Amino acid sequence: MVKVVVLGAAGGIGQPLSLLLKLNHAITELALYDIVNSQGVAADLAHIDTPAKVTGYLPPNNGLKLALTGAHLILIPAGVPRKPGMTRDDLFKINAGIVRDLAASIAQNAPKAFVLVISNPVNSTVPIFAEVLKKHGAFEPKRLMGVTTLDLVRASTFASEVSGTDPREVRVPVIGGHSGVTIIPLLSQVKPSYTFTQDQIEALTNRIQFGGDEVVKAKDGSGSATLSMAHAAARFATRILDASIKKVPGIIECCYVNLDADKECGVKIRNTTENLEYFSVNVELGPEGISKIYPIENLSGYEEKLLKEAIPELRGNINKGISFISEDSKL
Ligand SMILES: NC(=O)C1=CN([C@@H]2O[C@H](COP(=O)(O)OP(=O)(O)OC[C@H]3O[C@@H](n4cnc5c(N)ncnc54)[C@H](O)[C@@H]3O)[C@@H](O)[C@H]2O)C=CC1
Ligand SMILES: O=C([O-])CC(=O)C(=O)O
Repeated sequence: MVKVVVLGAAGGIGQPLSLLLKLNHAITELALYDIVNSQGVAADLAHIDTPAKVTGYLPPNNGLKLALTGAHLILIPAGVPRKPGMTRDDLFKINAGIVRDLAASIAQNAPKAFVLVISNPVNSTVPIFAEVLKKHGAFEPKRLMGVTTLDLVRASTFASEVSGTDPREVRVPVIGGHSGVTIIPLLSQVKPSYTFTQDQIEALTNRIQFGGDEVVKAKDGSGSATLSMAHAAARFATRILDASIKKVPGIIECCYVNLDADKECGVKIRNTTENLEYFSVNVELGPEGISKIYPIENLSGYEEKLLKEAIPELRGNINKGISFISEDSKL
């Protein structure tokens, strides 16, 4: 049995993400939870002729608990998206409380599940998740990941447009966090190898860092990236299932993690990031989640400068998430 749960399943990301998960034959049960319309989405998807049994849950009658019980993997796109003129941090006011409550329920009902956090601001919502799980004695850094896959997907697409390479073959590591200047594409490490000019590097870096804004602006008040995000999250979920269920070795992905997931390498990274506790890095996925964190090395001078610029904002975002829980008298 492989049960996958989507929290926020009726939303702009939740619906196409649930569709893509329904098409994944490794999943035998798909539980869709939302505060509205999850049962309609579930009824619709349940007619698709693939193995996963789909069930929709709403808050009444212990819906969240029932959705979570027995979960192998939980994806969380619950929360409000940006409108033009907003930063991801502007979403904190509403989304922090949403993810706090979902984290508490996960700690109680599915403490061993892999948890993939999509809700923004990811730089803060992952620390919120970790702090709540810690309070319940259910924090395992190897199993908690902030989803930054969309940054990698964008980097492949935009870099391939410049290099003329098939986007499916282009891989650019993207480290740091998931907002503006905290997003650090390592274009000097693009594979297959390609030498961009400095002008191309600067233009590509800016486009990858602010790719989310491009979509928010184009959608003109009706939300942010949903379809490309659903693709990115489904891709990451597939990688987790390949590593944990199919035991495929050597799967490497970038995601936003607590650096204690691999203490030895985590300490080295903390030395280069002025002691940040969370960072998006290349990790190897194994049956238990993150089996290894890869060091940050061979940065170009320009990438070193980007790293320096990212640290203060990322530190502020992390501390904001941690304080939200430490100052919360409800917990
Ligand atoms: N990590 C990333 O790369 C990306 C993250 N996002 C973020 O994902 C989040 C969702 O975006 P969209 O799907 O476009 O928004 P949306 O508003 O279309 O959908 C959000 C869904 O969450 C549900 N929801 C609200 N409170 C809930 C709760 N307590 N429990 C369960 N469900 C709840 C809503 O009913 C709604 O169906 C936003 O915070 C957005 O910023 C968006 C794109 C990329
Ligand atoms: O820009 C946003 O608000 C949504 C997001 O995280 C992205 O598209 O990368």
